[in-house]
Amino acid sequence: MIKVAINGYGTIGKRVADAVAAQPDMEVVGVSKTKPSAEAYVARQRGYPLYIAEMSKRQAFEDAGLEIAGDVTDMIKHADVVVDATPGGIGEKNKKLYELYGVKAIWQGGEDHEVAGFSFCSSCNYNEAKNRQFVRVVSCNTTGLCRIIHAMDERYGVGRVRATMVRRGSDPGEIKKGPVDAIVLNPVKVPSHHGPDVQTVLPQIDITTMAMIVPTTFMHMHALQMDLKSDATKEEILAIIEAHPRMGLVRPGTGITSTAELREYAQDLGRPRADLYESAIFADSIGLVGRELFLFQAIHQEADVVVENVDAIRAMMNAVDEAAVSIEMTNRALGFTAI
Ligand SMILES: NC(=O)C1=CN([C@@H]2O[C@H](COP(=O)(O)OP(=O)(O)OC[C@H]3O[C@@H](n4cnc5c(N)ncnc54)[C@H](O)[C@@H]3O)[C@@H](O)[C@H]2O)C=CC1
Ligand SMILES: O=C(OP(=O)(O)O)[C@H](O)COP(=O)(O)O
Repeated sequence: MIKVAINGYGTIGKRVADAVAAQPDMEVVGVSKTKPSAEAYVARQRGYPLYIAEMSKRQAFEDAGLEIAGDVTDMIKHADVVVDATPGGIGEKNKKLYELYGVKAIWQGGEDHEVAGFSFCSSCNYNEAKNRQFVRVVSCNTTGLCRIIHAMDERYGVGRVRATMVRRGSDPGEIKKGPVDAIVLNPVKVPSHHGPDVQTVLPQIDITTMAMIVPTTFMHMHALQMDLKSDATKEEILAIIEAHPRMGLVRPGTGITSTAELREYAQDLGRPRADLYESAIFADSIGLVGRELFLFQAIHQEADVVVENVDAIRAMMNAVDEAAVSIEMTNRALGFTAI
């Protein structure tokens, strides 16, 4: 069994913990929190040993009736791999600790590429992650971009890519972030970080991205354009997406034209926390003008990177040789097939 610790049990960390616990070849050896919270009670209910970032907070946890197994240093001593899901910028500060104890570590998209020197997307560069000590799973939006661009590049070759990301303002449980009544250009300047970030995984792709933030909480929406290098048909592209384990089609028959209806659909499908691990590509939006491909895809920010973390663990441990096999194991353990 691969022993996995989750440093930072928040939006991403709690999902990664549950996804790891569901795998037949992995176990959760601990999760960490900075202060008592609802999530800490959930960790206890799930049976995950709870560690704390600072021992000075021990009393606060004990007062809340939360038993502590030790501090983060104690936790990583039990782990083969640490998934660092602390807020962007904090993870980098933990690197020294991982180096000191010689433990493997995975960072999230809120950190810069340089923290690990290698950025990961399961269906693009699984083999290159093998045996690495440090890997960074790219952000939710970048993961969504990499999946579709790589699939099109493998089949047709991809020239120029242009994409606009309409991003959710905050996660559903976050009360401190906005906007409440604005469309925020984030950033105003072109490109947004997503294009250069895609190039950390797919360096050959000529991509420029723009991004804004809107007052919603569930999912980002991408308007994507790419030049294919050979002729394609809509039917072929639909078939490629349908066969992909991490991309799904929003079919016209569902009548779904929005993120709100997608959330309802995910809930009705019985997905835990309404999580859509796959990119949701609107079948009707797929259009070709000559060799120029257009589409809309919705990306569930809290979920798509979760399954990528699980595959990254297997690659770094060299536990499963082929990406397709790890992806299938991850998906099966979570009981999901793409919509
Ligand atoms: N929320 C999202 O939509 C996505 C987030 N990411 C990335 O994932 C990372 C984590 O983001 P979220 O889960 O949203 O953050 P979050 O704020 O929901 O969770 C972070 C957790 O880390 C804990 N924490 C803070 N400082 C810590 C420390 N020094 N030691 C241990 N734990 C500490 C916090 O208590 C919290 O439980 C960031 O890099 C972010 O950019 C990536 C894709 C999507
Ligand atoms: O990684 C994300 O988005 P991003 O790909 O736009 O950076 C997540 O949605 C987290 O974004 P946040 O930094 O707005 O919380």
